[in-house]
Amino acid sequence: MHTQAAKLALIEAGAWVAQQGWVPATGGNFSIKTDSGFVVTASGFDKGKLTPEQFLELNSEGAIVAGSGKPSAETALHLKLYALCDHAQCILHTHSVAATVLSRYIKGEQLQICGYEMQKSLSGIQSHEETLSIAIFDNDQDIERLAQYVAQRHQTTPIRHGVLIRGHGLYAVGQSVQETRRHIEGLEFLFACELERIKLEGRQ
Ligand SMILES: CSC[C@@H](O)[C@@H](O)C(=O)COP(=O)(O)O
Ligand SMILES: [Zn+2]
Repeated sequence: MHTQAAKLALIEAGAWVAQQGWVPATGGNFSIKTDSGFVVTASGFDKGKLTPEQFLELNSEGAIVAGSGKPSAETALHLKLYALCDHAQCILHTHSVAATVLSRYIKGEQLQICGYEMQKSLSGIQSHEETLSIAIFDNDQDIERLAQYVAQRHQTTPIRHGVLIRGHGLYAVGQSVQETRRHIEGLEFLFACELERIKLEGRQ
């Protein structure tokens, strides 16, 4: 994708996730693969009201080649996810209440979801009877170290649709902006259902 088109697609995605309430304050960050490398959001802005100036352009090694300000504090995690997932073309990171609370409530290394028709909104899932697994990582302010943990786990449990960071949020991955947006929407629906179910049934 061309750099300018990439920025516009991320601005539109940001307005949409903000409307859903999934990037409060300055939370969240977005990136996309371009013809020459990557575009990533600059740090510290309202991701629902991005402008073309609030992005940095990176080359394929992740070095800044254009733009001003600081790249997202979590750029290293975006770059690691692109390196690990051949299919990743767009990564959208959000801070929804459901992703934040559910990732804290589940103590293990993954959230497993089964029994919902909406699972089929995620690429490759054909039935509500398949078990969807989303890896959960403990939050860490050292993003390089967090990225290393993600890489380690990916060796045994490959990342397909995204990962959860405990008490922090979701990193959704897709083959296009549209697919990543669909993955966020499907996953957020499933997270909300699981929270409701746990409240009613009181168990995982
Ligand atoms: C409320 S700020 C949250 C940040 O610490 C971070 O997690 C985040 O998502 C946004 O960081 P940013 O550096 O703007 O990309
Ligand atoms: Zn964040």
